Amino acid sequence: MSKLEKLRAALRRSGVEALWVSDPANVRVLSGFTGGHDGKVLVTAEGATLYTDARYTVQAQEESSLPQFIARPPETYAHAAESLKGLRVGFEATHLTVAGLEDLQKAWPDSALVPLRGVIQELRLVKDEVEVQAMRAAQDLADRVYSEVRPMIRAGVRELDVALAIEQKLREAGASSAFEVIVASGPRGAMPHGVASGRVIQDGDLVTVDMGAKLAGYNSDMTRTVAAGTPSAEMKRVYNAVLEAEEAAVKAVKAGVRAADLDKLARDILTRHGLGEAFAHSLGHGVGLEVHEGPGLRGTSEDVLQSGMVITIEPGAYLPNVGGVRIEDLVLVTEDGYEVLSHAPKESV
Ligand SMILES: CSCC[C@H](N)C(=O)N[C@@H](C)C(=O)N[C@@H](C)C(=O)O
Repeated sequence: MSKLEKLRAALRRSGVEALWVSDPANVRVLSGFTGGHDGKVLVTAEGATLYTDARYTVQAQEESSLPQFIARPPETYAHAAESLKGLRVGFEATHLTVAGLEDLQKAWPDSALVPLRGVIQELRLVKDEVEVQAMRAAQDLADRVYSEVRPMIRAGVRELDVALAIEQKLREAGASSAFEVIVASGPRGAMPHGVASGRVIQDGDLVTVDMGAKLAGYNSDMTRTVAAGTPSAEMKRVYNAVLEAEEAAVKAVKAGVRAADLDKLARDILTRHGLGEAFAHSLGHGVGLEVHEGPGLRGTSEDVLQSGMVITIEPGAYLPNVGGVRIEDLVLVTEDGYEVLSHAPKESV
């Protein structure tokens, strides 16, 4: 069954006859069009139409096989209204703004607008071979860039210069950074998302580098924490505890495992080391067209791992005013276990 057919079945189950798709990643999944910030897809029982404006006429023709309507609102909405009269029309509640919804309500007075959550995201949970290949390529590039930049991560170098080198190498290879590069050294390591600052790395610091490549639309995500010189005994202990939790969680990855159980496994190890409170986020997340997508690997998650999901395993421990550690791998879930897609070495400190 194609993604569109699966989506139509999901829409019927949700009690709607059409879906207005505004989330750029979902526009891309359904249409192939990569200019999703300026594109929408209308899915009905009979067909699907890509809407974008004249800046993208050529690009839309090249990338998408869907019928296209080139215009801007309100013309776009007026065109869509013709096929929506009397229908219940779903919209993406986690993406459409309140103003966007008001515009649709005004333009489609004869339709009932119904908020839906995650209906296309569900279809993105399991990656097909082409998608896995794209993510392998993104991660291979990230591994190469990381290994080229690794010698720079030492005392006397600014965090910003490490991040700039990573971004430049990704761009030179035809990719971009999947997110703002995180380089958090010494006490800044206590910030899980401490993006690179002007701080100069000091002798004895642990340095957390969290980076990803975005290549052909697909993302990778990986974190390494390395030492500049000899870190304190306390930070060595924290590093080894996080490494133990990370390796144990990776080894437990397998289709059929509950995401919440995996989170608990890692959290319990850190708790035994007195670091339960310091593990300030979830164990991981799915990766794909977005850096953060389903499944969610957290205590409250209902998700069960399936073969073909690409996830991160990334426990961390953060001690305010002292420092922090995160170690993250990108992992493909397989029927009988897992394949680690990130290959950058995890150094002992
Ligand atoms: C701003 S994108 C950062 C990517 C990074 N590798 C990452 O995923 N960090 C995690 C600590 C994170 O943000 N986890 C989320 C899913 C959470 O715990 O809510």
